[in-house]
Amino acid sequence: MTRPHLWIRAEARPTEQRVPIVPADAARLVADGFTVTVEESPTRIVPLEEYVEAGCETAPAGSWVDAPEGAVVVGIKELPEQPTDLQHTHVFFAHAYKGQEGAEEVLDRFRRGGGELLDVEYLTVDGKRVVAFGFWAGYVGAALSVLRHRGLLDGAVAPMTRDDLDARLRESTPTTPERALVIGSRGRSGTGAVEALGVAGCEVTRWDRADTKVLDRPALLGHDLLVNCVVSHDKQEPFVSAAEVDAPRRLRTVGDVTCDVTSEANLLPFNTSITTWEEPVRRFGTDEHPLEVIAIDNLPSLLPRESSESFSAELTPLLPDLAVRSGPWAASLEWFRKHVH
Ligand SMILES: NC(=O)c1ccc[n+]([C@@H]2O[C@H](COP(=O)([O-])OP(=O)(O)OC[C@H]3O[C@@H](n4cnc5c(N)ncnc54)[C@H](O)[C@@H]3O)[C@@H](O)[C@H]2O)c1
Repeated sequence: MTRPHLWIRAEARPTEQRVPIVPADAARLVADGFTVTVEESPTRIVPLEEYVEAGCETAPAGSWVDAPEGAVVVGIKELPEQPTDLQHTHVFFAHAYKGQEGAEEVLDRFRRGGGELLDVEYLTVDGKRVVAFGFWAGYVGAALSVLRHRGLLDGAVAPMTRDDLDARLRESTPTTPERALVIGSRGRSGTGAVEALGVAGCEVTRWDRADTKVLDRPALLGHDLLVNCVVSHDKQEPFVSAAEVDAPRRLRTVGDVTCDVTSEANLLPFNTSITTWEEPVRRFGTDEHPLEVIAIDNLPSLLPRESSESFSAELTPLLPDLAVRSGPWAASLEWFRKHVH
């Protein structure tokens, strides 16, 4: 069976340490007949030597532009701005199909170069995404919220290991556990949030769709922490209203993993912008009744090793179908064709 040449590129963002295929999976691919080339990278969480030991070839950062015809260039985040014309097949999150800023320019680069985009977000089976970072987004989003609630998060955050994060969560468990609510608890990020809150020793309430049809507002506001992990497309009754932000309530800390901050469907509409690694927390409410929000939109990059391992575990089994663009690859290709012609 034909196996495409996979080319794992260096990420362009200086803060991005994740990698789409980890060495253990690369070794499996090599054993299965793939040629895997891995670019040198100053930021990647995994040293290049581990890929060499796995049987991969290496190449300088950015050399994918000269990769052989037919090579599939695999990455996570956006491509560098050069070259302007893209000739290869690229697998990454391009954020190019929902009218996002810069989307048309990205698609034009493919149009001009004759290349092909197989966007990871659109790899689906029966309409459901098959490769995503949700679990670790929820995990780290909930963990940061607990640390903030416990007065242990001041200032900037940076990539960390799960062991360090878990140690901080365990060491700081109070005698009376905080009451934490996860909404969207059955989803990928909700599952991660519940797990992190468990490690932190919180008393966890889980709500999903059936539990928010009629919103029990006193019950919601009666928690110390809220972690929002829903996927919402339509405008709905907010989880916390503007009036409730300024009123007395037990709820003091919100982790907004969903981060729909500029969307009509924002379920926490009192906050309309993301927070950042440099300034992770924004304060609302009054001095007497503050409500603090963490709404970081690149949470999985804060746990680069765990995120890479789970992403790679989901992506690797799909790669044998890549040569013939079947299964989830066909679904993603359809989106590309719809948008480039
Ligand atoms: N901040 C980040 O870095 C980051 C990273 C990854 C994903 N996300 C975002 O997190 C969100 C969740 O992603 P996911 O992968 O966990 O999605 P998912 O589809 O796995 O889970 C979403 C869950 O929300 C539930 N839900 C939907 N509407 C609800 C409602 N009104 N009330 C209660 N539950 C409801 C669903 O039933 C489902 O269980 C998405 O918006 C995604 O874009 C953010």
